[in-house]
Amino acid sequence: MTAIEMDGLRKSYKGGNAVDGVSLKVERGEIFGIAGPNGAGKTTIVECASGLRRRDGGTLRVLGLDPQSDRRELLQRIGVQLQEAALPDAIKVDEALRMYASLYTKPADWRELMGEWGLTDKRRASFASLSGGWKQRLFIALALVGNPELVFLDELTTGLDPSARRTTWGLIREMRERGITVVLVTHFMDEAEALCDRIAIIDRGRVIAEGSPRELITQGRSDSLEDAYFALTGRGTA
Ligand SMILES: Nc1ncnc2c1ncn2[C@@H]1O[C@H](COP(=O)(O)OP(=O)(O)OP(=O)(O)O)[C@@H](O)[C@H]1O
Repeated sequence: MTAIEMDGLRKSYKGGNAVDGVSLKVERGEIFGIAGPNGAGKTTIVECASGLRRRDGGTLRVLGLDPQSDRRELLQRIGVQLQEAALPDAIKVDEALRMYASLYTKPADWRELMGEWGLTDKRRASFASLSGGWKQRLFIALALVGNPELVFLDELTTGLDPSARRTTWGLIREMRERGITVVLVTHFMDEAEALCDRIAIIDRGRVIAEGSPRELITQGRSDSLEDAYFALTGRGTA
């Protein structure tokens, strides 16, 4: 079954085309990676697919819905963790989860979720007092509080230390085990290689390569996904 079907997606801002005819298919239950250089259009693609931004052209079905015309229904069925997601400094972990849960018609039990993601001991901690790793755990729990079928994670592990990154990888795999489809925007090729079933590499608003990590390594005639990324994008070589 297909979670996302995107055909010829286009979006431009005043500065020009951010997304220039992107076609992608994400299957249900997979971890699908979106990689590419800064400014390639990755976040814009996620924003259009999650109903947070209006597209200029192309067709888009997410869980069988149009993110524009069926936005309300879609937002009940997806979870979104965006880049630089922030909460008020003073909000407590349990307050944030309760507040997010109240936005959904069929939320998960937020207390249970807090336990599952190891946040119970931190329940009375303010957002500002949490380290980066704990903030990320909270963002994941918040993205899951609506019982989503599909989650969008945008640069979730940026700024984390190596051990917090590995912990977060485990949490992302756990989502897949629970049957949740994951769309993961990442700059880290080791992360994409370790986690993703399939990856699209975006450059200048277009898909320049797509496939499993193994297929991309073959396409890039490389030994690792990172080398394949440099070969396919033509970047990173001084
Ligand atoms: N709200 C906006 N207004 C104008 N231009 C924008 C806006 N958001 C993004 N852009 C531009 O659109 C292009 C794509 O940006 P986008 O954030 O989607 O890229 P990205 O691949 O997510 O980048 P990064 O890896 O740096 O996060 C960039 O040139 C960016 O400057």
